[in-house]
Amino acid sequence: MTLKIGIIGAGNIGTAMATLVAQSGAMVNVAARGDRLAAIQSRGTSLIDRGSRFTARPIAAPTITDAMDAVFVCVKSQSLASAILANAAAISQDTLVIPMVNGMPFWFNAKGSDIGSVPFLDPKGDLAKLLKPRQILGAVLLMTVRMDDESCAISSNTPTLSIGPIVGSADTNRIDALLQVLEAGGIRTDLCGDIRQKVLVKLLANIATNPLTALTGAMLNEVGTNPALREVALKLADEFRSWANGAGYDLPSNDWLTDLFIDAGDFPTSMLQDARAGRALELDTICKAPLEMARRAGGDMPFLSHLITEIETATSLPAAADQVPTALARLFTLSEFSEG
Ligand SMILES: NC(=O)C1=CN([C@@H]2O[C@H](COP(=O)(O)OP(=O)(O)OC[C@H]3O[C@@H](n4cnc5c(N)ncnc54)[C@H](OP(=O)(O)O)[C@@H]3O)[C@@H](O)[C@H]2O)C=CC1
Ligand SMILES: CC(C)(CO)C(=O)C(=O)O
Repeated sequence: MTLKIGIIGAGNIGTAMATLVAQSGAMVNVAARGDRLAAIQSRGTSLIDRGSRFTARPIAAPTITDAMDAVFVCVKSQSLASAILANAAAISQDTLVIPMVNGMPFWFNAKGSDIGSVPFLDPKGDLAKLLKPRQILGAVLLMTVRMDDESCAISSNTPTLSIGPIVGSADTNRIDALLQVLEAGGIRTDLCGDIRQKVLVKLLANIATNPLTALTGAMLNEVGTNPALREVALKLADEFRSWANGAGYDLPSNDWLTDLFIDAGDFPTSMLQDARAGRALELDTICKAPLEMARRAGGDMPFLSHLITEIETATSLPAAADQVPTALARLFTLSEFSEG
């Protein structure tokens, strides 16, 4: 049976996912808007993956109006609820919904049929009303991808996706069928029994790099090689790891992180891409939700807290090159002050 796969949002990740999933022969429907919608309708989508070009001709429209077997939601976290609501017709009770957003997921505290709540996320309860925990799959995508033009994404690493049910009552037959589609599309996918652990490992990398690069304009490899940036990144990682350990998760070491940054090369994180384009930053999911969760557990993340303040009070993002050393120095002074 040909699966119907929806992709909501045709930015970096959505364009790459639509192109790859279509290679499997699945019927792909993309919800896109503006110039991007027009470009996909006229040229289809493409992905240049380390020199090889893949193309696809998905159905593209402002919203998906038929119920899909699975829907990947590839928007920034602040657009997650509005994008899902706009595409509610694509989501039946059985549709698998896979939010591809970075950061702390809104479903992190789901148990049984209760989706739970996470500070700052889904404040109006829209997602809780529309989605049942059994139909949500958590996802962690390791892929460094950016747009070449309105309909073509460029990626510099093998896309590796981890997906997993967030509660015990998920539909395993549907998940197996989806896995086959993803593998056939060339997306190396693993099905995780504990997707929360994977989410937190990715969040470790995001907390350590995304806000810092949005402030300083640094590329991922610079975070690994520049001593001052590396020190801040690893302090951010230490703070987050300490909360995660207390919550029962074992996150990888700083050596692993440093290698990851260096191996990623000359790549602007998704938050730096947003800062450069003057778009809203994913501060709620990547920074504020984890910070508040740490505080509610009786801890704190002073570096992260001061970094959020630096970002929210910066006159421009990324900050001008001559402002960066001052901002970093202030971060250390404030953090040492608040720790001591
Ligand atoms: N880029 C990367 O390498 C990585 C990104 N991620 C994460 O993946 C998620 C997606 O990121 P990315 O693809 O980079 O983001 P982009 O900003 O490139 O793409 C998001 C797209 O969604 C569109 N969109 C938003 N709302 C709607 C809607 N209601 N209907 C249709 N389209 C909509 C946006 O349109 P418009 O421009 O009109 O707002 C935009 O084209 C983020 O959480 C990011 O942090 C994860 C791993 C790596
Ligand atoms: C590439 C990576 C892992 C950086 O932390 C990412 O997820 C992003 O850019 O948001």
